[in-house]
Amino acid sequence: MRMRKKPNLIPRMERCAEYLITDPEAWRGRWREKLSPNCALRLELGCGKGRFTCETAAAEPDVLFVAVERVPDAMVIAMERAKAVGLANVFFIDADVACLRDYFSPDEVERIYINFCDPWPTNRHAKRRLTHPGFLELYRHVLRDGGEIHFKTDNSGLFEWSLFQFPKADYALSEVTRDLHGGGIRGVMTDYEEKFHSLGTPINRCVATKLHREPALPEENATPEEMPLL
Ligand SMILES: C[S@@+](CC[C@H](N)C(=O)[O-])C[C@H]1O[C@@H](n2cnc3c(N)ncnc32)[C@H](O)[C@@H]1O
Repeated sequence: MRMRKKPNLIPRMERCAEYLITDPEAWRGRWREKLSPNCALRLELGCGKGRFTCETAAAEPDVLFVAVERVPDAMVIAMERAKAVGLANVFFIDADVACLRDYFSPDEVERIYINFCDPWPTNRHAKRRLTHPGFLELYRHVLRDGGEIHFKTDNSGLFEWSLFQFPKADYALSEVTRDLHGGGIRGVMTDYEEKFHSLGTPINRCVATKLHREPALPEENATPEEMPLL
């Protein structure tokens, strides 16, 4: 369910309109025109208020970042942060992650960040978890082979469940830790991460790398209609 929009949302959005992509379908397959032809393209899914997005983009000006967030009241804060420091390599899409294939073409993306996504603890809502098998298949369409998902969460139940899902969807796990900051702060923190870390909650992190899948071979007795196009 969408939050009710704050009354001053529209003028705030307009003041940083250069960061908002209102026609993401039009950029499908040509995002790099926004920065440089051979730049890496990374997505952040559910960027919230954008501390991680903006600090990461500032640290890597040659990388193009596109952040997707379905709550505009949070996303406008991220856009304001980008404008405040004049970032030229980050853009925002106000949309549901489920639409990703409409906005990015196959193999277009090098890396996806999923930071502190909602855990949706009941089985009834499991499909909404951004690491649900349905979403992991969706990401496979836009990630190139060898592309990575960088996943962080405070929720150990969600983390253990996700560690089980990634290999089933043909991703290889690496850099698995259940206490990312145990030896001191590592990497750029998100807004949620800072809050949980300050409360003493350990942060879980892993990297899931998309493995190549051979196209399925036709079954021996398959009729021509059942045979996949190779
Ligand atoms: C718990 S917050 C974390 C925000 C930020 N990543 C952080 O770590 O500070 C999760 C964010 O993901 C967004 N979100 C959840 N599911 C989404 C979806 N399907 N499409 C787009 N955004 C989504 C929510 O609106 C929310 O802003």
